[in-house]
Amino acid sequence: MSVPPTPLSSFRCIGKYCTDDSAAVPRSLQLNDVLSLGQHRTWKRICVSWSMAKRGDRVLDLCCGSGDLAFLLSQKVGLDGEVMGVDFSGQQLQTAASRQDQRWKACYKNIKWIEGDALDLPFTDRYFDAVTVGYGLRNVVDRPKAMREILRVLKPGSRASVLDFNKSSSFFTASLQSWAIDNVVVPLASSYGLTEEYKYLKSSISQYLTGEELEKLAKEAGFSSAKHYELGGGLMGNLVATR
Ligand SMILES: C/C(=C\Cc1cc(O)c2ccccc2c1O)CCC[C@H](C)CCC[C@H](C)CCCC(C)C
Ligand SMILES: C[S@@+](CC[C@H](N)C(=O)[O-])C[C@H]1O[C@@H](n2cnc3c(N)ncnc32)[C@H](O)[C@@H]1O
Repeated sequence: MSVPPTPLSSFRCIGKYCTDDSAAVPRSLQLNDVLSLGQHRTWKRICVSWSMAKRGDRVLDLCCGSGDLAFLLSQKVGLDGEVMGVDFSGQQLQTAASRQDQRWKACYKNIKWIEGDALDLPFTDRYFDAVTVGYGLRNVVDRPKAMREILRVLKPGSRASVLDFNKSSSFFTASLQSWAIDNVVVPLASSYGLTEEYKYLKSSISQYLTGEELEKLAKEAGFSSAKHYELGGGLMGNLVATR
């Protein structure tokens, strides 16, 4: 079953989002800039680059949230290509649509925002040339099912690129990450009014999968190859899986 994507109507951002002359900037994005010293933008660029998305491709950004990766994919595939940003939160998609309007670039016309569940993707088999997931898989309740869905909608030979916090096997890195979340991330998030959003990070990372486990997950879902790479000194990780 294929769903004809309907773009969400735009809205003026208020509440958790602030505006400047050209853009609606979610507070979480501003906070991520501060916390990561801007590095999260680099990690997202790497994730998109490793998806091997290219001009003219039809690509999926799953768990797109406010659309950071979708905007990067849009520039990669150009006006001949197509980007679908999928999330199950209508509120996140409205923010993404608002950013699309306010940070207007010609190529952004190629992005559609679609409300949908990673566990039951509204696309036919072998529909996409590439899939990205940024900070989404960790939060999905049934990861094996999500990986099988990603595999199903990818064309043979195409790639999924999955960026998230790294559940490090190194005691030093895991301790630094845990310390930083308690002493830097959560206190700073509180000052942005985002305590709840970030408080769960530590437990969600500990319930996530190590790089090795992610590779196993992808292979068990049916991917022909899967490799996990550490980024940001081991604090982040990116899984690249080829159908
Ligand atoms: C872009 C980043 C995270 C995405 C992200 C993940 C989530 O789970 C969220 C949940 C709710 C709302 C928003 C998000 C969200 O945007 C990563 C950038 C920020 C990181 C928190 C950076 C933290 C890195 C280290 C743990 C801290 C290192 C500091 C140390 C002193 C070197
Ligand atoms: C932390 S945000 C990441 C947003 C964006 N990818 C980024 O990197 O900034 C995670 C997103 O995953 C979405 N999400 C979680 N589980 C999902 C599911 N089963 N299906 C679709 N979206 C989901 C949430 O609504 C949220 O917007």
